[in-house]
Amino acid sequence: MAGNRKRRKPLLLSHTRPPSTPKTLSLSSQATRSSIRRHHILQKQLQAAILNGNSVLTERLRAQLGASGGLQRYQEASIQGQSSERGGDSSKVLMEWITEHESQYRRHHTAKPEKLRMLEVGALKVDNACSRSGIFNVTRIDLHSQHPDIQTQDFMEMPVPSPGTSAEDGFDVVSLSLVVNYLGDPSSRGEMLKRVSSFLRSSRETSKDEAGSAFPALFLVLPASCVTNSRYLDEERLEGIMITLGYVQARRKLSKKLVYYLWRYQGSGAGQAQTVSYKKQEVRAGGSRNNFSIVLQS
Ligand SMILES: C[S@@+](CC[C@H](N)C(=O)[O-])C[C@H]1O[C@@H](n2cnc3c(N)ncnc32)[C@H](O)[C@@H]1O
Repeated sequence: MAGNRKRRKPLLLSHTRPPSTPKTLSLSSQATRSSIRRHHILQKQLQAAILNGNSVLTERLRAQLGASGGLQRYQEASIQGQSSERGGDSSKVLMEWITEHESQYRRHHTAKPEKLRMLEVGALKVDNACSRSGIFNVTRIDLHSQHPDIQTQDFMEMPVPSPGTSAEDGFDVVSLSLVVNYLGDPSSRGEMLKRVSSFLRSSRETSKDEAGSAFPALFLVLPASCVTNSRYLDEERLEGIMITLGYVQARRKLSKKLVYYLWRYQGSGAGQAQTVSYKKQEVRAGGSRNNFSIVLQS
């Protein structure tokens, strides 16, 4: 009977990964989740303290982050979140989408399509589905590399590809999987999204019938609750932000825990990034919402 049905609790940001089979894992899924949650909270408080110029609190929070294992421990917890027992390599979804393009290409061409260039920001492993596929040449970066094939590099400080430099060609795809929500400050999230297009190959260079016709694009993965249960962000608003930045939504998938998007970049003239800004503004009321937001400054 409808009256006896239990009400589902809205998703919280901390519950970002699919269910686990914890027997074979060193950290239980609950320990993994609380470790990730604690890191996110401290990180958010730290960014606020830095922005407010509170040096005493900044130092205290840095010490707390260090004592709880810092980025290293957080990454270990995230890798466990990615393990197949936990249902997780998000790049599998991108592979499903690309495979459809590949098979379309093969129907019309005998030659093998050229490899696509991917920039994976926030790379924890070198053997995810995209890396194993052979379709991509992957450049992997992270704030803290755990592997020789991952460069220690802050994306916000990475040199932008430009004509006449060794990194002349942009990338066909930039992957930001669970990276934007890692940032504690809404404006930094907007800045990160804004920066992506500078790394994308110009769409003029990719002809329509190539396997890469969905590109250049941003593969964006967020915890689902960032758009389904946030007080300040829903999918309509996110789409508005992305259109402003010059993208159109090419693919989307919503799972219980994550939301995946492929945003095709149409060029800087397509949006109105120079004129439109998105402030922190309530889009849903209610006590059980989270406060995730993305702020875009013009
Ligand atoms: C939750 S992990 C995500 C890992 C993986 N991409 C996934 O989908 O599971 C977030 C990672 O993003 C990295 N990260 C955050 N900001 C970054 C930046 N500005 N440049 C490079 N890496 C960054 C962090 O160091 C962290 O390892």
